[in-house]
Amino acid sequence: MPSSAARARAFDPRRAVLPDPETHALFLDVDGTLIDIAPHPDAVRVPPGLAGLLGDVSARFGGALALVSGRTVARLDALFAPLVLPAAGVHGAELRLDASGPVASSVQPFPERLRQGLGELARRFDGVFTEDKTSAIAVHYRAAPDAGALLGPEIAALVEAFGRGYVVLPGQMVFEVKPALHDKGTAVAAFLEQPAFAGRRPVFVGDDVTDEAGFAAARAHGGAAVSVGRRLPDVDIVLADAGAVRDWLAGLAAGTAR
Ligand SMILES: O=P(O)(O)OC[C@H]1O[C@H](O[C@H]2O[C@H](CO)[C@@H](O)[C@H](O)[C@H]2O)[C@H](O)[C@@H](O)[C@@H]1O
Repeated sequence: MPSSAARARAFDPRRAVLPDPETHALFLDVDGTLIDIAPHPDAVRVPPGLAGLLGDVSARFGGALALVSGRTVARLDALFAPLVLPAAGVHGAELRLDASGPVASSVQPFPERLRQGLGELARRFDGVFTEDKTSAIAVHYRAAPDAGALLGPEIAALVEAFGRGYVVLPGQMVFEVKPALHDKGTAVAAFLEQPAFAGRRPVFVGDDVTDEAGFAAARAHGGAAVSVGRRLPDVDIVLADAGAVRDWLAGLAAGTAR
């Protein structure tokens, strides 16, 4: 736990990229933030040494580091194996609050009627495909960028016709249809009640509209928001790209970024 003197130190957004390991908690988005964007979700490459680096930073922050992603926790584990971290998957629908604990999902399986509708819609466009994450479905159009303008309203209409409990979240060349109840902000709030995270100032790092709920939660808890690649609304600091995030983490692990 942070000392009371350290906790009382005023938070300075200019230092947001240099968080004190004793008083801060880190929440890291994955695609576009820790790893570079690839043409297909299965084509991403985790740079050599990144998993070890995350483990080192986590240890330095007393375990107060979590991955907060739109991917499933199982997929995150596969990407960063053998590292296992506290993690939120599918935009907060899956939660592993403690690295040694189970993955909890309070969400029902995705409604079949909506799944079928999204599948049929995706098949109408060359290069568009669905990614089934059990509790959410992502409709990817990176290989068919022009399809986005048509897909967006059609997906919104399908979700509205379904009528309850689901929302469309636009992301990086993707429309995510997910339960309305959870987002990256609810995930941050849940982590901040855990012993490893409680009393710390959260710093949320992300690159996308889907991270904005995480930014808002971090700021609402007295912390900071860091966007990657572009300035998203209400962030304190912008880092240039995922490479800059990895450099920043290396500084935190080495203890030179204080
Ligand atoms: O919340 P994140 O960790 O940033 O995950 C967001 C989504 O990432 C993946 O899709 C995105 O990255 C792919 C690989 O770079 C890219 O091909 C795709 O266009 C992006 O949308 C993942 O497939 C989704 O499930 C995540 O929700």
